[in-house]
Amino acid sequence: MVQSISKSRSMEKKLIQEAEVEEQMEDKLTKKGGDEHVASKGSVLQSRCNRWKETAAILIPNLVFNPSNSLSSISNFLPVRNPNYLPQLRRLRLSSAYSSSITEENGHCHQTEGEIHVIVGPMFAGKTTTLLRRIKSESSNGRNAAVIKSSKDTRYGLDSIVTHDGEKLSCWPLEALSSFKERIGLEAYHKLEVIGIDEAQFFEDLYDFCIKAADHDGKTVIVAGLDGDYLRRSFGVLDIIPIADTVTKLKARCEVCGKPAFFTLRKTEETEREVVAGADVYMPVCRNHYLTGQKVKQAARNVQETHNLQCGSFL
Ligand SMILES: Nc1ncnc2c1ncn2[C@@H]1O[C@H](COP(=O)(O)OP(=O)(O)O)[C@@H](O)[C@H]1O
Ligand SMILES: Cc1cn([C@H]2C[C@H](O)[C@@H](COP(=O)(O)O)O2)c(=O)[nH]c1=O
Repeated sequence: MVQSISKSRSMEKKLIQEAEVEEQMEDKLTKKGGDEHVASKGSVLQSRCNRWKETAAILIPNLVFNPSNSLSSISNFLPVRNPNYLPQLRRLRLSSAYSSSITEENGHCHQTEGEIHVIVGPMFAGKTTTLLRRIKSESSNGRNAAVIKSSKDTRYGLDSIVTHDGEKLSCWPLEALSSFKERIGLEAYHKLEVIGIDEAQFFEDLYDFCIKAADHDGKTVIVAGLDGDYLRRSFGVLDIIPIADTVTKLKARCEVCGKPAFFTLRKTEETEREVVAGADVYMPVCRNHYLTGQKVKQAARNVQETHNLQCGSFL
């Protein structure tokens, strides 16, 4: 065991030395320019890629490699268990000059690794406020950002997200996330670094969109939405938790007692899952007042039914 670790270490060292020599060669080639540069750089990368794969297979026994064997698939390594090998894996990923998550600007390569951040909570918990602030802060840090919201939410006009306090930011109102690329245009999409999604519970293709945007296109995706509906059943956003980097559950203030509120009570009798509305129909409540609220609603229903029955028997 000890022997095999020290063998791995010395191979690892050799591999890094080789990579450094190749990086110097590549720098020289880059200075040449033209077709000669592209062809030579391609063959240097191909041979390096092959050697990475051979050596990695010995060094990291748990590593699984996509057999398609192309230069672009080097980033398809699955995670390894031994954390000592993580720096090595990082180098492997960085060496993939053709991976979709690497962009080249002014001659410099940038690794843009995708991220997914999820903000959930009941209504009035500050989800839109948090999303809006994160997007504004990303923009002021020079990152290219856009916000999408569900076109089902027509409460405050279509082309902006608006918090319950009236704070605003313009956005793309969409029926389905799959139409975003086409709506914004391919060039603009490629330039985007951060994508915010509000009212995410209304998008059926949320999972597919997020996984593609983060894993394949290297975007930072910030998603805000309800985790539960008025009956406290999962409301779609929970599907993306397994693919998220972070999950933040916010709380509101219970409108009955002022304690932290994690649930949304529907005050009206509508039973459809989706009813777009604000404080006229919904209120944030604590567990105790959610249960009381449901009981009060049930009692009111019983009274109504008895009343209807009595009225019916008089006719
Ligand atoms: N019961 C409540 N608890 C907490 N905030 C409330 C409540 N009623 C109204 N608000 C207001 O709503 C704001 C949050 O709005 P918003 O970010 O749009 O929430 P969300 O997107 O989660 O519905 C709070 O800053 C607060 O001023
Ligand atoms: C609980 C619940 C809510 N909705 C709707 C009501 C609003 O239009 C949005 C939530 O907006 P917010 O930004 O979180 O305030 O969702 C619904 O359709 N069904 C429900 O059960």
